[in-house]
Amino acid sequence: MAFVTLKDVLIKARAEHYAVGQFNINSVQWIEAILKAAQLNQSPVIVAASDRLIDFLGGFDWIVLAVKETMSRLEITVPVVLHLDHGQSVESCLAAIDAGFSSVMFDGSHESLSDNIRLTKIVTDYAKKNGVSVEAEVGTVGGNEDGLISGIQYAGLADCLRLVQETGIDALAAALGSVHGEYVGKPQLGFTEMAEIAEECRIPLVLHGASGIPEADLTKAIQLGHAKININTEANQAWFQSLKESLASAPKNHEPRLLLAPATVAISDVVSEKIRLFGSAGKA
Ligand SMILES: O=C(O)C[C@@H](O)[C@H](O)C(=O)COP(=O)(O)O
Ligand SMILES: [Zn+2]
Repeated sequence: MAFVTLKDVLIKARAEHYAVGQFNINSVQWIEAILKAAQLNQSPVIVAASDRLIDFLGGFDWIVLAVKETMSRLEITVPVVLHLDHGQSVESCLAAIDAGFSSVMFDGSHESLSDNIRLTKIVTDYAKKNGVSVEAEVGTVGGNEDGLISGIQYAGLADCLRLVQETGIDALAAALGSVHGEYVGKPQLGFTEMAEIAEECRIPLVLHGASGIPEADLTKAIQLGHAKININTEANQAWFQSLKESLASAPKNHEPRLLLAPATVAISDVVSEKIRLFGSAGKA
Protein backbone atom coordinates (compact mmCIF):
# COMPACT_ATOMS: atom_id res chain seq x y z
CA MET A 1 0.00 0.00 0.00
CA ALA A 2 1.36 3.46 -0.93
CA PHE A 3 1.92 6.24 1.57
CA VAL A 4 -0.23 9.38 1.31
CA THR A 5 0.97 12.98 1.75
CA LEU A 6 0.20 15.65 4.34
CA LYS A 7 -1.94 17.41 1.76
CA ASP A 8 -4.06 14.26 1.35
CA VAL A 9 -4.98 14.19 5.03
CA LEU A 10 -4.57 17.72 6.40
CA ILE A 11 -6.80 19.75 4.08
CA LYS A 12 -9.83 17.70 5.10
CA ALA A 13 -8.75 17.77 8.75
CA ARG A 14 -8.45 21.57 8.75
CA ALA A 15 -11.84 21.98 7.04
CA GLU A 16 -13.55 19.64 9.50
CA HIS A 17 -11.71 20.93 12.59
CA TYR A 18 -9.86 17.84 13.68
CA ALA A 19 -6.13 17.08 13.70
CA VAL A 20 -4.09 14.16 12.46
CA GLY A 21 -1.50 12.97 14.97
CA GLN A 22 2.15 12.71 14.13
CA PHE A 23 3.79 10.03 16.24
CA ASN A 24 7.58 9.63 16.18
CA ILE A 25 9.26 6.27 15.90
CA ASN A 26 12.14 5.40 18.21
CA SER A 27 12.55 1.76 17.15
CA VAL A 28 10.57 -0.86 15.20
CA GLN A 29 8.30 -1.31 18.24
CA TRP A 30 6.93 2.18 17.70
CA ILE A 31 6.07 1.43 14.06
CA GLU A 32 3.86 -1.48 15.06
CA ALA A 33 2.33 0.33 18.03
CA ILE A 34 1.41 3.44 16.03
CA LEU A 35 -0.02 1.57 13.04
CA LYS A 36 -2.10 -0.74 15.25
CA ALA A 37 -3.63 2.20 17.10
CA ALA A 38 -4.44 4.05 13.87
CA GLN A 39 -6.09 0.97 12.39
CA LEU A 40 -8.02 0.26 15.60
CA ASN A 41 -9.40 3.80 15.58
CA GLN A 42 -9.85 4.01 11.79
CA SER A 43 -7.76 7.15 11.74
CA PRO A 44 -5.29 8.59 9.26
CA VAL A 45 -1.84 8.75 10.84
CA ILE A 46 1.55 10.38 10.37
CA VAL A 47 4.44 8.08 11.19
CA ALA A 48 7.53 10.24 11.63
CA ALA A 49 11.25 9.62 11.81
CA SER A 50 13.22 12.49 13.27
CA ASP A 51 16.35 13.41 11.32
CA ARG A 52 18.46 13.22 14.49
CA LEU A 53 17.55 9.51 14.79
CA ILE A 54 17.83 8.34 11.17
CA ASP A 55 21.15 6.51 11.64
CA PHE A 56 20.01 4.98 14.93
CA LEU A 57 16.84 3.75 13.21
CA GLY A 58 18.83 2.07 10.41
CA GLY A 59 18.79 4.71 7.66
CA PHE A 60 16.17 6.07 5.28
CA ASP A 61 15.81 2.95 3.08
CA TRP A 62 15.42 0.66 6.05
CA ILE A 63 12.75 2.89 7.62
CA VAL A 64 10.70 2.95 4.39
CA LEU A 65 10.98 -0.83 4.10
CA ALA A 66 10.15 -1.43 7.77
CA VAL A 67 7.03 0.77 7.71
CA LYS A 68 5.80 -0.75 4.42
CA GLU A 69 6.43 -4.31 5.64
CA THR A 70 4.64 -3.65 8.92
CA MET A 71 1.67 -2.09 7.11
CA SER A 72 1.43 -5.15 4.90
CA ARG A 73 1.84 -7.66 7.75
CA LEU A 74 -0.77 -5.91 9.91
CA GLU A 75 -3.09 -5.39 6.92
CA ILE A 76 -3.25 -1.65 7.56
CA THR A 77 -5.91 0.06 5.41
CA VAL A 78 -5.97 3.56 6.95
CA PRO A 79 -4.04 6.40 5.22
CA VAL A 80 -0.42 6.55 6.41
CA VAL A 81 1.99 9.45 5.83
CA LEU A 82 5.69 8.62 6.24
CA HIS A 83 7.25 11.92 7.29
CA LEU A 84 10.81 13.15 7.94
CA ASP A 85 10.59 15.21 11.13
CA HIS A 86 12.92 18.18 11.77
CA GLY A 87 14.94 17.68 8.59
CA GLN A 88 18.22 19.36 9.48
CA SER A 89 19.51 19.98 5.97
CA VAL A 90 18.33 20.15 2.38
CA GLU A 91 20.41 17.00 1.74
CA SER A 92 18.52 15.03 4.42
CA CYS A 93 15.18 16.06 2.96
CA LEU A 94 16.19 15.07 -0.57
CA ALA A 95 17.58 11.74 0.69
CA ALA A 96 14.30 10.99 2.49
CA ILE A 97 12.34 11.81 -0.68
CA ASP A 98 14.61 9.60 -2.80
CA ALA A 99 14.17 6.74 -0.33
CA GLY A 100 10.36 6.91 -0.55
CA PHE A 101 9.17 9.14 2.32
CA SER A 102 5.90 10.79 1.30
CA SER A 103 6.50 13.94 3.33
CA VAL A 104 9.38 15.96 4.78
CA MET A 105 9.84 18.79 7.22
CA PHE A 106 12.66 21.19 6.53
CA ASP A 107 13.51 22.81 9.83
CA GLY A 108 15.12 26.13 8.97
CA SER A 109 13.97 27.72 12.21
CA HIS A 110 17.55 28.40 13.29
CA GLU A 111 18.40 30.15 10.02
CA SER A 112 17.70 33.77 9.14
CA LEU A 113 14.26 34.17 7.52
CA SER A 114 15.77 34.69 4.08
CA ASP A 115 17.91 31.54 4.36
CA ASN A 116 14.97 29.60 5.78
CA ILE A 117 12.89 30.62 2.74
CA ARG A 118 15.70 29.96 0.25
CA LEU A 119 16.46 26.48 1.60
CA THR A 120 12.81 25.53 2.08
CA LYS A 121 12.15 26.48 -1.55
CA ILE A 122 14.86 24.10 -2.76
CA VAL A 123 13.11 21.34 -0.79
CA THR A 124 9.59 22.22 -2.01
CA ASP A 125 10.71 22.36 -5.66
CA TYR A 126 12.22 18.88 -5.42
CA ALA A 127 9.34 17.53 -3.31
CA LYS A 128 6.67 18.74 -5.73
CA LYS A 129 8.37 17.00 -8.66
CA ASN A 130 8.21 13.80 -6.61
CA GLY A 131 4.65 14.15 -5.27
CA VAL A 132 5.89 14.68 -1.71
CA SER A 133 4.53 17.21 0.83
CA VAL A 134 6.60 19.71 2.82
CA GLU A 135 6.30 21.25 6.28
CA ALA A 136 8.47 24.16 7.40
CA GLU A 137 8.94 26.10 10.63
CA VAL A 138 9.05 29.73 11.69
CA GLY A 139 9.98 30.88 15.20
CA THR A 140 11.49 28.38 17.63
CA VAL A 141 9.81 25.67 19.68
CA GLY A 142 11.35 25.72 23.15
CA GLY A 143 13.32 22.94 24.77
CA ASN A 144 13.70 21.54 28.27
CA GLU A 145 17.32 21.26 29.25
CA ASP A 146 18.00 20.03 32.78
CA GLY A 147 14.61 21.27 33.96
CA LEU A 148 14.97 24.73 32.44
CA ILE A 149 12.76 25.82 29.56
CA SER A 150 14.64 27.89 27.03
CA GLY A 151 14.73 28.95 23.41
CA ILE A 152 11.04 29.80 22.87
CA GLN A 153 10.73 32.32 20.06
CA TYR A 154 7.21 33.19 18.93
CA ALA A 155 6.56 33.21 15.17
CA GLY A 156 5.49 36.55 13.68
CA LEU A 157 2.67 36.84 11.15
CA ALA A 158 4.73 38.62 8.49
CA ASP A 159 7.44 35.93 8.60
CA CYS A 160 4.84 33.15 8.40
CA LEU A 161 3.18 34.76 5.40
CA ARG A 162 6.48 35.14 3.56
CA LEU A 163 7.49 31.53 4.22
CA VAL A 164 4.13 30.21 3.01
CA GLN A 165 3.80 32.45 -0.04
CA GLU A 166 7.39 32.25 -1.25
CA THR A 167 7.87 28.49 -0.88
CA GLY A 168 4.52 26.77 -1.49
CA ILE A 169 4.76 24.56 1.61
CA ASP A 170 1.82 22.32 2.56
CA ALA A 171 1.89 22.80 6.33
CA LEU A 172 3.31 25.45 8.64
CA ALA A 173 4.85 24.90 12.05
CA ALA A 174 4.52 28.36 13.57
CA ALA A 175 6.18 28.24 16.99
CA LEU A 176 3.70 29.79 19.43
CA GLY A 177 4.99 28.91 22.88
CA SER A 178 5.12 25.12 22.80
CA VAL A 179 8.11 23.17 24.10
CA HIS A 180 9.69 19.88 23.09
CA GLY A 181 9.90 17.38 25.94
CA GLU A 182 8.51 17.86 29.45
CA TYR A 183 6.95 21.19 30.42
CA VAL A 184 7.97 23.07 33.51
CA GLY A 185 4.93 25.08 34.55
CA LYS A 186 1.92 25.71 32.33
CA PRO A 187 2.37 26.06 28.57
CA GLN A 188 1.74 29.62 27.38
CA LEU A 189 0.38 29.23 23.87
CA GLY A 190 -0.20 32.44 21.92
CA PHE A 191 -3.83 31.90 20.89
CA THR A 192 -4.36 35.43 19.56
CA GLU A 193 -1.37 35.14 17.22
CA MET A 194 -2.46 31.59 16.34
CA ALA A 195 -5.89 32.77 15.17
CA GLU A 196 -4.34 35.53 13.10
CA ILE A 197 -1.69 33.31 11.48
CA ALA A 198 -4.23 30.58 10.66
CA GLU A 199 -6.63 33.09 9.13
CA GLU A 200 -3.99 34.85 7.00
CA CYS A 201 -1.81 31.90 5.97
CA ARG A 202 -4.72 29.62 5.02
CA ILE A 203 -2.75 26.39 5.25
CA PRO A 204 -2.83 23.71 7.96
CA LEU A 205 -0.80 24.60 11.05
CA VAL A 206 1.42 22.10 12.88
CA LEU A 207 1.83 21.99 16.65
CA HIS A 208 5.23 20.70 17.79
CA GLY A 209 5.95 19.78 21.38
CA ALA A 210 2.36 18.77 22.12
CA SER A 211 3.15 16.30 24.92
CA GLY A 212 2.03 17.77 28.22
CA ILE A 213 -0.21 20.47 26.74
CA PRO A 214 -3.59 20.41 28.54
CA GLU A 215 -6.46 18.86 26.56
CA ALA A 216 -8.45 22.11 26.50
CA ASP A 217 -5.51 23.98 24.93
CA LEU A 218 -5.07 21.26 22.30
CA THR A 219 -8.77 21.39 21.45
CA LYS A 220 -8.59 25.18 21.13
CA ALA A 221 -5.49 24.94 18.91
CA ILE A 222 -7.34 22.51 16.63
CA GLN A 223 -10.35 24.83 16.43
CA LEU A 224 -7.99 27.67 15.48
CA GLY A 225 -6.42 25.80 12.55
CA HIS A 226 -3.94 23.20 13.79
CA ALA A 227 -4.46 20.10 11.66
CA LYS A 228 -1.25 18.23 12.59
CA ILE A 229 -0.16 17.63 16.16
CA ASN A 230 3.21 16.08 17.07
CA ILE A 231 3.58 13.70 19.98
CA ASN A 232 6.78 11.96 21.02
CA THR A 233 7.58 12.46 24.72
CA GLU A 234 4.30 11.09 26.12
CA ALA A 235 4.64 7.86 24.11
CA ASN A 236 8.25 7.50 25.27
CA GLN A 237 7.25 8.09 28.89
CA ALA A 238 4.57 5.37 28.63
CA TRP A 239 7.15 2.98 27.10
CA PHE A 240 9.64 3.78 29.89
CA GLN A 241 7.08 3.36 32.67
CA SER A 242 5.99 -0.02 31.30
CA LEU A 243 9.59 -1.16 30.97
CA LYS A 244 10.34 -0.16 34.58
CA GLU A 245 7.28 -2.10 35.78
CA SER A 246 8.30 -5.20 33.80
CA LEU A 247 11.83 -5.04 35.21
CA ALA A 248 10.56 -4.53 38.75
CA SER A 249 8.02 -7.35 38.59
CA ALA A 250 10.43 -9.92 37.15
CA PRO A 251 14.00 -8.71 37.85
CA LYS A 252 15.60 -11.90 36.56
CA ASN A 253 13.83 -11.80 33.21
CA HIS A 254 16.29 -11.05 30.45
CA GLU A 255 14.06 -12.00 27.50
CA PRO A 256 13.67 -8.78 25.44
CA ARG A 257 10.34 -9.79 23.92
CA LEU A 258 8.76 -10.28 27.36
CA LEU A 259 10.08 -6.92 28.54
CA LEU A 260 9.21 -4.99 25.39
CA ALA A 261 5.81 -6.42 24.38
CA PRO A 262 3.87 -4.66 27.20
CA ALA A 263 5.78 -1.45 26.41
CA THR A 264 4.56 -1.63 22.81
CA VAL A 265 0.98 -1.84 24.10
CA ALA A 266 1.67 1.18 26.32
CA ILE A 267 2.76 3.23 23.28
CA SER A 268 -0.32 2.11 21.37
CA ASP A 269 -2.57 3.19 24.23
CA VAL A 270 -1.11 6.72 24.19
CA VAL A 271 -1.53 6.93 20.41
CA SER A 272 -5.17 5.77 20.66
CA GLU A 273 -5.90 8.31 23.40
CA LYS A 274 -4.42 11.15 21.31
CA ILE A 275 -6.24 10.07 18.14
CA ARG A 276 -9.55 10.25 20.01
CA LEU A 277 -8.69 13.61 21.57
CA PHE A 278 -7.64 15.09 18.21
CA GLY A 279 -10.96 13.97 16.67
CA SER A 280 -9.42 11.92 13.85
CA ALA A 281 -10.96 8.58 14.91
CA GLY A 282 -13.29 7.32 12.20
CA LYS A 283 -11.88 9.80 9.62
CA ALA A 284 -9.84 7.23 7.64
O1 LIG B 1 12.04 14.51 19.45
C1 LIG B 1 11.99 14.64 18.24
O2 LIG B 1 12.98 14.58 17.52
C2 LIG B 1 10.64 14.83 17.57
C3 LIG B 1 9.82 15.93 18.21
O3 LIG B 1 10.50 17.16 18.11
C4 LIG B 1 8.44 16.09 17.53
O4 LIG B 1 8.57 16.80 16.32
C5 LIG B 1 7.56 16.84 18.44
O5 LIG B 1 7.32 18.01 18.25
C6 LIG B 1 7.01 16.12 19.60
O6 LIG B 1 7.13 16.89 20.76
P1 LIG B 1 7.02 16.20 22.21
O7 LIG B 1 5.76 15.46 22.23
O8 LIG B 1 7.08 17.32 23.17
O9 LIG B 1 8.20 15.29 22.35
ZN1 LIG C 1 9.10 18.84 16.93
